[in-house]
Amino acid sequence: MKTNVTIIGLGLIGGSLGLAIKRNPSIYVTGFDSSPETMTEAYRRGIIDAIPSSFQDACRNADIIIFSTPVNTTVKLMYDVADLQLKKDVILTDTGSTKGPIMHAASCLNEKGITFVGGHPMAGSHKSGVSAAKEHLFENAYYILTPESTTEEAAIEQLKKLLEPTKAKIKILHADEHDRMTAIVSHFPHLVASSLVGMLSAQQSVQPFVNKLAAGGFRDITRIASADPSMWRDITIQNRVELLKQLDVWLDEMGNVREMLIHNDSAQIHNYFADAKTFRDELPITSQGALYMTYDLHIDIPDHPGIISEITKILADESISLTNLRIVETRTDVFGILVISFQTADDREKAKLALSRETNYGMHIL
Ligand SMILES: NC(=O)c1ccc[n+]([C@@H]2O[C@H](COP(=O)([O-])OP(=O)(O)OC[C@H]3O[C@@H](n4cnc5c(N)ncnc54)[C@H](O)[C@@H]3O)[C@@H](O)[C@H]2O)c1
Ligand SMILES: O=C(O)C(=O)C[C@]1(C(=O)O)C=C[C@@H](O)C=C1
Repeated sequence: MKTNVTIIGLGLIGGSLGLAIKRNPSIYVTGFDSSPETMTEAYRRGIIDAIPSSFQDACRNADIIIFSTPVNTTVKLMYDVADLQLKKDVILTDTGSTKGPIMHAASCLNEKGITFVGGHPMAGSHKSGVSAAKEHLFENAYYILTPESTTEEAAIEQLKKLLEPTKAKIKILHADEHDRMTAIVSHFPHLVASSLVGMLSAQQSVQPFVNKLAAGGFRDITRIASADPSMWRDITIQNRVELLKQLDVWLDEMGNVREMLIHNDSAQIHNYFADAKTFRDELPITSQGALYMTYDLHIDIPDHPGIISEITKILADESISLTNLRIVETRTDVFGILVISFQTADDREKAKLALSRETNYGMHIL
């Protein structure tokens, strides 16, 4: 007997979930999206097994329904789904980055005896849409569930079982606690990233060359400013109260930085950076969690034309995908270092093997 799972919203997160849960052959996925092209693409990529004719049709026979729509849409859909004819023991969940307003809207379901358990995988990207969906997106990441105090343990267990193939680490939290913590580690940093980009943009008008100097550091700290503005508008509005608290903490912190600069005490300035480095270096590294870890292979390469295509061809012949490629050092007639990033340690190992078969370049994993 197959478990019928319906995913509403087949973008980055819904698409990635579809790919991951379908690793379990007893899961049958129906996928609905407001964009017909997205549904067709999801079916073509094997993310879903069936395209329903409507939202109602998608939900009717589902054992589990996952809402993976933008958070404001998910709030609205809670009321829409409450009016539908659903299976008796259906379990509803979502993937929204905020939990309070969605849990609040879902109380209309609980009143009708329908189980809703909030959910949020703490992994993602600044990219969106079905084309960005990846089967291993959630591996090793925390996946938060926010049940009501009255939720039956069996429903939580059923969701945990469904999510097992994602290889995420399930953590139960209260919705308020979730929103407080995600404001700190996710939502406020997005505001800071966008504000830094805004500062650069404003200052460029008086110093036109300045954006050309925006190198690795600026790009690293502002990567998330390239995320979907509508998604972040909704998250910001839904978690506004916690964001205002974080803003006060930030303004205090910037006040301290200002004092530090006025005092110009070299030991104090050193300690400011040293304390931050110690704390950051000790943050847990997971493949997609608080720190995004890539699997880098450093290759000593001779500096001659065609070298990059030679290496990428070897990887392509073995069907090994890479996520990034950069040269960190290159001077005429001297060996340069090519750094290739992979999604998994396994891919990196396969690449190392293939390259050592075909070339005599030195390779290092740092
Ligand atoms: N992007 C991230 O990094 C990330 C990480 C974790 C959780 N989330 C959360 O997951 C949810 C989905 O985010 P995403 O990044 O996959 O967004 P996305 O834009 O990639 O996908 C959203 C999908 O929902 C569809 N959609 C919109 N309105 C709909 C409706 N009324 N009915 C059916 N489909 C509809 C869109 O067409 C789109 O395909 C959001 O709630 C977001 O907060 C995002
Ligand atoms: O990696 C990114 O680009 C993300 O922004 C992912 C990120 C995050 O802030 O870490 C964004 C929103 C989510 O709800 C969870 C994860």
